[in-house]
Amino acid sequence: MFVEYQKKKDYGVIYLNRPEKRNAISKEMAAMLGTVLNKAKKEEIKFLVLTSKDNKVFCAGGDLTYLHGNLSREEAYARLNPMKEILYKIALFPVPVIALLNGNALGGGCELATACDIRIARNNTKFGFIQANLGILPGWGGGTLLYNKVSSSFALEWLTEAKVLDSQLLEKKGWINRIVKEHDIDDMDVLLKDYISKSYRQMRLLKDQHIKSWTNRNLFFEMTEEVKKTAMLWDSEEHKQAIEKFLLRK
Ligand SMILES: CCCC(=O)SCCNC(=O)CCNC(=O)[C@H](O)C(C)(C)COP(=O)(O)OP(=O)(O)OC[C@H]1O[C@@H](n2cnc3c(N)ncnc32)[C@H](O)[C@@H]1OP(=O)(O)O
Repeated sequence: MFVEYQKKKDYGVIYLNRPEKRNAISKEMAAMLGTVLNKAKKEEIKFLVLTSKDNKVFCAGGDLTYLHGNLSREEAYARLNPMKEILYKIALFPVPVIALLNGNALGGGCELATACDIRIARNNTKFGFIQANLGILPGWGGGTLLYNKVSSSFALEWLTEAKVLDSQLLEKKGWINRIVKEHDIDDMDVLLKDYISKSYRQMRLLKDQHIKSWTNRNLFFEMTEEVKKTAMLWDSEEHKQAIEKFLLRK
């Protein structure tokens, strides 16, 4: 299974489990994410963790063999939009969602992490909103979400420069909440003890307050606009060339 869900005593964990493709999100994985999120939502969990099953890569973004460069704008929209729905579900999940970033993330992988409420990263990890280097923009709604998570000027800088940044810098910028040592990341009960010690009701109320704090009031609409704008860039020459370069690199 490319996506697994485990219910622990107090919390749920979603594992991305496609290490051979660096957890690149395929059509099937997007559907599986939807299924496990619906399942987790029905359970009395204090929080939800999203992480990678292995400790190498958190997520390499959209699967470029599915999101390839020869799609029309309409096809690109249809293939991008399901992940926007997933990111929106995560953002509005009734209790906090914690991204346990036990590996690097690129492109849509950073969008997925941004949809979560809290990001805890393993030491020496790197993250890149690199979409602008591929001739597109974030296309799952993660660019819109980024503006709710960090300063507006840093969001614009990161999205425009499209650099891969290290976790230390991203902690200073507020995108990463906490950095943990490599050997500490696996023990979730210890790592997340300050969340486990609170009640289910407290966690629901805290998440509700968090959602109300967002400056972006029209989230669903603006995330959808982002998908449309990225779909419009899909057939650009810059994008076609960037995808071809990756797919033919070996
Ligand atoms: C709106 C969504 C926008 C997006 O997300 S666009 C996608 C942005 N992501 C990227 O451009 C990342 C592309 N991947 C990479 O740069 C590298 O694979 C990465 C993550 C640094 C890992 O490097 P390495 O550890 O050296 O592994 P590798 O390159 O040999 O890859 C191992 C296998 O995984 C595959 N893979 C990695 N990222 C993928 C992706 N995004 N889509 C589809 N397949 C992907 C890669 O093709 C390779 O497969 P295979 O072994 O050749 O069959």
